[in-house]
Amino acid sequence: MKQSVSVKTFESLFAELTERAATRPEGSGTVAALDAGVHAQGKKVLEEAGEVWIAAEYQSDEELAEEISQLLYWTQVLMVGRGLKLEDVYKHL
Ligand SMILES: N=c1c2ncn([C@@H]3O[C@H](COP(=O)(O)OP(=O)(O)OP(=O)(O)O)[C@@H](O)[C@H]3O)c2ncn1[C@@H]1O[C@H](COP(=O)(O)O)[C@@H](O)[C@H]1O
Repeated sequence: MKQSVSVKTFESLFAELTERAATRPEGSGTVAALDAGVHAQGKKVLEEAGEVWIAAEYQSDEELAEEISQLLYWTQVLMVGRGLKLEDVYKHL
């Protein structure tokens, strides 16, 4: 039987985080991250960027991909916290 597998993308994750911010479900790490504020979010972006760098120099492709996914997540948290939309960024690409 054919199974439909839902693949998360940059766009779908952003939509999910935007929805978390609006509905504030109990137990959401994203809600906690948003409530922690821009200073804490910025530190996570920097931390994850550093981990991407280290992984690129010394770790496996799989580990690097995981670190990149975390950098993308924290970048999106920062964006949602500041109220930026994907289009605000895409217009600079
Ligand atoms: N993609 C992510 C994601 N990537 C990273 N992270 C968080 O980012 C942090 C990075 O983990 P690290 O391994 O670097 O650090 P750690 O030592 O494990 O944890 P810390 O001490 O740094 O907090 C962890 O706290 C993760 O929970 C994420 N948290 C959530 N998501 C997705 O976001 C969506 C909403 O999640 P909730 O808001 O939790 O429902 C879901 O689809 C999740 O899968």
